Parts: sequence; structure tokens; C-alpha cells
Amino acid sequence: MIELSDVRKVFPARRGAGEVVAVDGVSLSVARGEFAGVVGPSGSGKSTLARLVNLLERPTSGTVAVDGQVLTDLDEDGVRQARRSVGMIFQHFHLLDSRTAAGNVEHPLELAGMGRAERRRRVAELLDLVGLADRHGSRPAQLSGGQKQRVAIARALAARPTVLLCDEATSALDPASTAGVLDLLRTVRAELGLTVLLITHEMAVVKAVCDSAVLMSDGRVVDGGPLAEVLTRPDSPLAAQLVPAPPVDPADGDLVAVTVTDAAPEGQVLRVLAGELGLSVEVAGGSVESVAGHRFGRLLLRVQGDDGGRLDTALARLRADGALVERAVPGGRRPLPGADDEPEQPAEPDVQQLADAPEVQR
Ligand SMILES: Nc1ncnc2c1ncn2[C@@H]1O[C@H](COP(=O)(O)OP(=O)(O)OP(=O)(O)O)[C@@H](O)[C@H]1O
Repeated sequence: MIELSDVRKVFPARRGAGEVVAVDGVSLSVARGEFAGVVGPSGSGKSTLARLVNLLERPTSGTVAVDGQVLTDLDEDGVRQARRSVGMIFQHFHLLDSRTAAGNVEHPLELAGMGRAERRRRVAELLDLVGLADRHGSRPAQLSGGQKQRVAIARALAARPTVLLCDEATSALDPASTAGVLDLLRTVRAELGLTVLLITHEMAVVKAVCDSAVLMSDGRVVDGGPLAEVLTRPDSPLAAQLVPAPPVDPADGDLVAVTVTDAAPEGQVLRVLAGELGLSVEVAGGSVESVAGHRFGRLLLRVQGDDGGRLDTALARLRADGALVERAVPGGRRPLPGADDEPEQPAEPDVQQLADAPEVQR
């Protein structure tokens, strides 16, 4: 398990005077066996956060503990020892070009002083685990990107770590190789009971493998939690990143934004608007998908035939019944009748705010 408590990392600026606060008071707990994602825009501190977990970077302040051992209390020797329980893989694999696949996996075992016969046995076992038993003699240049990452995973697992850090591990891979590597990570997590912290800018990766995720911005964690819980909060910026709101085109006429959750399915909205009111309703955009075993989506409905304000009344009633619906207008939400009379109601998702949520970029 990983526990960061109020961790801060300040670097001297690379250019000129001053300093950069890369990680700014982050507390994070990842349970044993959990697959946790870290997302956020470029420069938000994701990679630094990963490097703080195995103390490749020492925090300026705060504590880092792995499996109950407080790494920040250890001296350099202690950290070197403890680092064996934390494997790491990177976007560009970091393999030794001069060595074969087997030689790369063997390298950390040599450094750890393991005997030759035992090393050979362990390397064969690891290459088998990652599905590359037949490529043990291939050099990195003879392997595809996906195969190189498999070798890197085997190498990271050589010292039997309990935690695996993945820093943009699939970002240099094509979709098929990404799927293969994610499958492998899922398998090794299940078979070895690993705790995985996965840094990525790819929301599809988070949705495919993570149990939980945090969203970073300017060195801070601004949102996060188990995905199943995050997705029950339609106003969550992380949920908006996972399933973005479709763009609103005012030329489309009456548009209704529906946030779909397990507790607020879209069927009730469609029944009222199309069935009860007899309005013409079609889907103008959006999607509904399964994330971490839960339905979640954002739909934009184009509604025609509202000649007497029946739509607003119906939306207010649907909202009172728990549906997550509102008028979708560019530049902000149009208040529904009565909305201002109910200050005690929890804030509703603001469609434009969700659409404007910071894009994850690289
Ligand atoms: N060694 C360093 N020296 C100075 N500044 C650094 C150093 N490492 C990171 N930074 C700065 O800290 C901030 C966070 O960087 P970091 O690489 O952790 O972000 P990131 O979210 O991983 O970004 P990206 O997705 O682009 O890799 C950035 O402003 C970066 O320039």
C-alpha cells in the first residue's frame, strides 16, 4: 500500500531564478491490491508524484510510506533497499539496447547479487509471465513497442515488488499494444496482488483498468476517489474528464443535457419528454458507457415541439424526482423555474462548466 501525507516537492527553476512547486501538499492513500490512476494536464505534477513514491525524488516536506514503512525516515542505504519493493515502468521503456530481453530482465537480479542459476530460472519465469518466453534472445531493436514494455514489466517485477509505478506506460503504444499491456498489468495485479499507481493522460486507460483515480492540477489533488463513487458525482471535474460533455450548438434549438448514472438512468427522462409530453426527442450527442462496472454518460437531447413552456416544467419535475437534467446552452446554464427558490438543493452540474473543464493535454 502507498501512503503520502501532505507531500510537497519544490524544485529550483530550470531556467532563471526562483522555484517550481511541482507537488503542493498531496495526501494520497492507495490500498494494497488497488489499481489507482493519476491524471491531470501536462505539468500538473503527475510524474513527480510517481517519483516521490519510490523516493527517486525526496520530498521537500511530508511523508511517504510503502507497505507501512516510512521511506522518508530512511537513510540512502535504507531507501535503496526499500526501493526493491517498488517497481517502475516508463513511457520509453528505458531498456539497455546492448542486452537481450533476458539480459534486461536479468540486470536487476545481477545488481541484487543473485546467483547465476537462480537468475536464469527467475528470468525464464518472468518472460513466461509476460508472454515473451520465445523472445528471450531478442534485442530491444528487434521488438515491437508493446513487447519492449512487456520486457520492462518483467524487469520491474524481477525483485518481487509489492508496488508497481507506471509512468505513461502506454502513451507510446498503438491501441492494440496498449490493450495488451493493460491486460498484462491487470493479470499481474491479480496474480501477484500488486498495488499499482498509474500515471496517464489517457482517460480510456483509467476507465479500462483503474479502481480509483485522482485529478491533479498545479501540483494539487483537486478531485478523486473510487471511480464508482466519482461517477455518482456528476459535477465532479474528474468525471467530466472521464466522460466529457458533448459540445452544445445553439443552432440546434432546444437542447437538454442529461447526466446518466446508475441512480439516474436516462429512460425516465425519455419517457416523460417523448412519451408523456409527446415531444420529438433525438440524441444530438454524447455517450453512455460502463466505467468500473457502472453506467455513466452525458447525453445531449434535441427536443422539438415545445410550444408552451412545457419542457421547462417537465425538466423541473424530473429534477425534483432525481433526474440529472437541465437546459444545455452555450456559455452557461439557463435557470429552471423555481431553481432559485431551493438554495438547500445540492449544486447541479453546470453543463458549460463541465465542457470547459481543463483538457488533458500532452
Ligand atoms: N527536476 C526538475 N527541476 C525543475 N522543475 C521540474 C523538475 N521536474 C519537474 N519540474 C517541474 O515541475 C512541474 C511538474 O512536472 P511533472 O513532470 O511532474 O508534471 P506532469 O504532470 O508529469 O507533466 P507531463 O504530463 O508533461 O509529464 C513542471 O512545472 C515541471 O517543469
